[in-house]
Amino acid sequence: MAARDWLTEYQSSGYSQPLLLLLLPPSVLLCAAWLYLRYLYVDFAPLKGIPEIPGGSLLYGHLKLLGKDHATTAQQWAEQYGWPIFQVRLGYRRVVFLNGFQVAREWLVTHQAATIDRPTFYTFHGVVSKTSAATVGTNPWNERTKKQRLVVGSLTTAPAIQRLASMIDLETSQMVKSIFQASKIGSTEVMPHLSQKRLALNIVLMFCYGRRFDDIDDPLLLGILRDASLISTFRSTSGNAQDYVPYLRYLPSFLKDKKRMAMATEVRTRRDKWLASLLQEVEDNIAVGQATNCVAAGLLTDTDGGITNCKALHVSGLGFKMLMSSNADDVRTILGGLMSGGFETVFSTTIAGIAYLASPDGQIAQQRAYDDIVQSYGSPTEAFDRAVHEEKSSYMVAFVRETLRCYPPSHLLPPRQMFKDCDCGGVQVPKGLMVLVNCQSVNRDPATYGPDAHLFRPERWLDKDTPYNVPPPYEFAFGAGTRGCTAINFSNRILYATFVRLITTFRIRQSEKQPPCLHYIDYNCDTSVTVACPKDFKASFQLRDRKTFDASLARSQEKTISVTNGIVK
Ligand code: HEM
Repeated sequence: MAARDWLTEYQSSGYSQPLLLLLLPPSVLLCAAWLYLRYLYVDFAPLKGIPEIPGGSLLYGHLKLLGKDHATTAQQWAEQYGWPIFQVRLGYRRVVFLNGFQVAREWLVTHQAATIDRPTFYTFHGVVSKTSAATVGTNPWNERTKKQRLVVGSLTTAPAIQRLASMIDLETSQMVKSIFQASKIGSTEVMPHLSQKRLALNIVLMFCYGRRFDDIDDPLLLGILRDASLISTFRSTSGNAQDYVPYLRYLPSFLKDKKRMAMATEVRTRRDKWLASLLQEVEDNIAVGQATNCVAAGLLTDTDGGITNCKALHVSGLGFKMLMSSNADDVRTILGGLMSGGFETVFSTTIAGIAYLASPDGQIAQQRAYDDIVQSYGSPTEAFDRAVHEEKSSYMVAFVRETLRCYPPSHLLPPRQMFKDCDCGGVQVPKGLMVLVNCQSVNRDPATYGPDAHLFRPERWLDKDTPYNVPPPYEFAFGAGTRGCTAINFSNRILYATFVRLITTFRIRQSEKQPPCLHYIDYNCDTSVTVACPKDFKASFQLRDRKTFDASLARSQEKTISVTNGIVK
């Protein structure tokens, strides 16, 4: 029966009024919902002057279109439309995506005072970090964040990291030694991941709590590593739809991802426990007069030990008194943030660098690096020793930068939020708007790096006659501007020393059966987490020269004899 016939028959039957009355409330509700989603739901109206990616839905915006790997989809959109900057909607939040080097530099460096804030999120701030510290790159711009930046910044200035050299010395020589032992004097292929994880975690632990793990299988070490990876998933933009679509939080419990919310609470409880026990250890040490030279001791004591000796803090004019006004929350936030910010990023970069070195192309890089290192320091033993103090090999400096450019730990940088209204390149950008920097695409921008932007080529940083003279920050792995990473010098030194010591000690070759993946997206075993975790691979680590190795280790051991398990005597 045709619809019109049915309607006529229905009207003549006298039932039309009750039906209309029945349909009216849902229609009004639907209309109201549509009007709400269309005009009131989103935090900001579309920004004039920045193109918007088409196809977003009313409720989810572009969240579903971005899929599991936001950095890669955004990079594809930028290329497809030719837009280095565009806007999208993640549920109720309007977001500006920066995908090109120049535009990222303009927003993060030129307008650094305006882009200094960070958004807070329901899952991460409301559940995972409710009772303890948030992690690095997640705090809004406030007094606590300023303190955290002050502490880390003053402890990791170029002169201050000289004080940390013995720590880097100890951990990088232990790392080389553990690879040598695992490779059974070069006869067995090794998966270098665990040795790099321990290196990164121990350095950050020593820095924060004056504590290290000797045993690579220590249950606390493995627990911290596991929790940190899990926490990383709760910070990601792609795995937490309830952050952007608030209604998902109020779904009846049988529709909610109950397992994941339970996981968030569990990991929070576990993390609170190990953060508290690490801090307790420092307090106990202080109580028996064994204050360690670490951030925690500095925050907890006002004696002459620890951070009070840090001249940079006094020079800064804020002095120790200001730090002592830190309450327990500040101490936890500072330390919890540092722990996660430091170790995942360092681990991700060293593994990506080793993967490249082990590859067939990496053989040429290893030879160039070795020659330049020996020429710069005079001998491999001297290089092994001095690498923790001074970065003399320009090839290795270039290698570290190129590794960070091609394999940045955070493919999508921790989100920013506008701290105040700003005119960014002629566009009026309001306070409170969320901004995402797509480091994966910024760092491969051919307009900045040239047509070979996709190639791993450390030489690009040494070439004086290139038409592509890249200005600071050179690449965006550390972010940029006032809210960029506070530990750039420190991190660069760790990476430099790690690679110099590996190259002067071993010839590294990939396994035939389990070679590394070098593809800039596929090398990452989970693109939905915030910090890339390079996939497993194996390599052989052939000792270059036994005598040099023994002499280098002996020298390092002698110098780090005072750096025992936690107590820097
Ligand atoms: C390869 C090593 C590292 C990389 C690639 C890295 C990267 C980053 C990035 C991308 C940010 C956010 C920057 C932005 O929004 O512009 C950041 C912030 C930060 N990082 Fe690092 N980081 C590294 C190592 C470390 C280490 C070793 C520490 C300390 C032990 C550290 C402490 C911090 C702190 C305190 C912040 C400031 C966060 C804020 O103000 O919100 N980072 N880092």
